[in-house]
Amino acid sequence: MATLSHFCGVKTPYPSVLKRSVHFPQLDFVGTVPFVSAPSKSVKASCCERVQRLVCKAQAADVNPKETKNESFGEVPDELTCVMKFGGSSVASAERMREVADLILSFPEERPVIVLSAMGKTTNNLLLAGEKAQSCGVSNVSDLQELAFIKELHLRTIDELGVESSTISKHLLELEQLLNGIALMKELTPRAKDYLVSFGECMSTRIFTAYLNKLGVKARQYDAFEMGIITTDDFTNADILEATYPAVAKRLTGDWMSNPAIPIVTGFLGKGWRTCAVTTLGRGGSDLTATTIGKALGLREIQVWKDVDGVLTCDPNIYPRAETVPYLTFDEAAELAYFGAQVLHPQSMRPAREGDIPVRVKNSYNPKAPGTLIVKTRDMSKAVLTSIVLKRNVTMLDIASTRMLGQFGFLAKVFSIFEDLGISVDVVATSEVSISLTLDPSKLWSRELIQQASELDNVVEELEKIAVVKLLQNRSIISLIGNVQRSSLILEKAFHVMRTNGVNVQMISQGASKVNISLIVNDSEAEQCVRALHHSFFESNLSELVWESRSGNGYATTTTPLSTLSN
Ligand SMILES: Nc1ncnc2c1ncn2[C@@H]1O[C@H](COP(=O)(O)OP(=O)(O)O)[C@@H](O)[C@H]1O
Ligand SMILES: N[C@@H](CC(=O)OP(=O)(O)O)C(=O)O
Repeated sequence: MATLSHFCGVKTPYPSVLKRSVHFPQLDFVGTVPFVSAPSKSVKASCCERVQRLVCKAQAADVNPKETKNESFGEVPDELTCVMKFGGSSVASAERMREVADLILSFPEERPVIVLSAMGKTTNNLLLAGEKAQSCGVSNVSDLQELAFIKELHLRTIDELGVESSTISKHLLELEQLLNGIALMKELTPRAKDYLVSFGECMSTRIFTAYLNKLGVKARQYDAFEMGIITTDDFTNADILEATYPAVAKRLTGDWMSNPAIPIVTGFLGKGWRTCAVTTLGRGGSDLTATTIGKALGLREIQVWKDVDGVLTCDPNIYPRAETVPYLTFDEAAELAYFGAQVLHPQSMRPAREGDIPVRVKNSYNPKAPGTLIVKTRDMSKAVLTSIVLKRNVTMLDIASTRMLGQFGFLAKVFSIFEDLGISVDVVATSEVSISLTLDPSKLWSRELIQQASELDNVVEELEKIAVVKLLQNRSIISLIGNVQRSSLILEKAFHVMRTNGVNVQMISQGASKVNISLIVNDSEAEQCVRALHHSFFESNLSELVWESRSGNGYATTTTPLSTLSN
């Protein structure tokens, strides 16, 4: 068996500790690294962080992502069949937790891995509490309304479910201490933010596990950051690293083999590979946790249970007449999520696509509804438009070359400026000497406002060395997700809607993915456009239109003016 120093390529500073094989409970997931059983308190305290860091590296080095899981970790037990992820709205109260438990138990043939988000709006409240603590002063932390709300919600849920309050008492105490620390330091770093919000998922999973156990259903709680979900150290928006898959498979399989119990895993959280600190996967990240576990175990299906009947033809908050989309491909779902549909986390389709594991989006409030099934391929012969997605508050740049560079160098130079400044570009339209593009708002939003403004200034300043630059803010991207083989039809219809309603499209882009056409309009017009487009594409008989246009007869469209469509 290799030692830490083999993995890390360094001589460990704690040889005596390692010889005694220390066991740190919080590092339980590291299976092949030898640890000690009973270190003295002082040794444990002094070396814990350092060893943690080494172990995290060792963990990543220990597993070879190229090896298949069966070669490395033995067979995944047949009994584990699927992942079921329940979002915040599905576990918002004791009543909802009871319904979710009933739902899980109504599939006796399934032995699922359960992934849970924080209860209801807990994540938002934790973030607000952190922001207020930063400015409120230590003596006022216990008066924070958000802290009181979180405590009350969790203690009431515990009480109503009839489980021990000790299940989360340590977490509630530590949460208050943490907020005190933030108030004392007057600082809330992204790292502290991630640690702060982790309390939401840590508590919901503990309560739910205790409840299942009380019902006599054997369940085991897991904190994702201790079971092998290893990420980059990009706090608040971390990426899953490859080493995660074999580590998670090994841990869940091993535990199941030795003592079968339904795993209840915290969504949204991970462990930074360098810092060993708790990270989060970006808002809505529990979807990504679910697909990651699905891929790691090679399960039959990944289910994400929400408060809507599946992926809809548009955001129901914009237009309540949105309908369920029965089937999607991974590509369509990824594009839809990336371009702003809140229903799925932007990165969540990647593991599912890589593992070719179907994803089913279901409604925990209406389990009988068939939901949306997301698979590798589907019959596109009748498909035109699948869904309309809106991304608001986008920054657009029009960049025209001053011809100081040859035309070859221009595009390369523009993109190297973005690369150097670490800014992601979303939608692009180019000619030889000019380029229009939008900047990924989620990447900008994750930074402080002041930092955003100065970053934009930096971009413009750099670009102005080679081009005339126009910075246009408050724009929206409307993405038309569908069968781009029918792009002429989609564009004809979309532009007809826009023209009839007097909306000027400022940029258009059809990406290489072949499932998405993006139109840029003003923020102020965007929601109305989505409603009018929805009406035109989904509420008139488009299949007839396709047929007629293919037979060369043309067609008559009826376009409803924006003003008559309200939400
Ligand atoms: N195209 C869409 N299809 C379905 N839901 C959407 C869409 N766009 C936005 N949403 C919103 O996403 C919500 C579900 O996502 P989310 O709140 O993250 O669920 P959960 O917290 O249960 O995982 C819905 O309540 C709906 O308001
Ligand atoms: N609780 C986290 C993670 C998450 O995935 O939540 P939800 O499943 O409720 O979108 C959030 O609010 O972002």
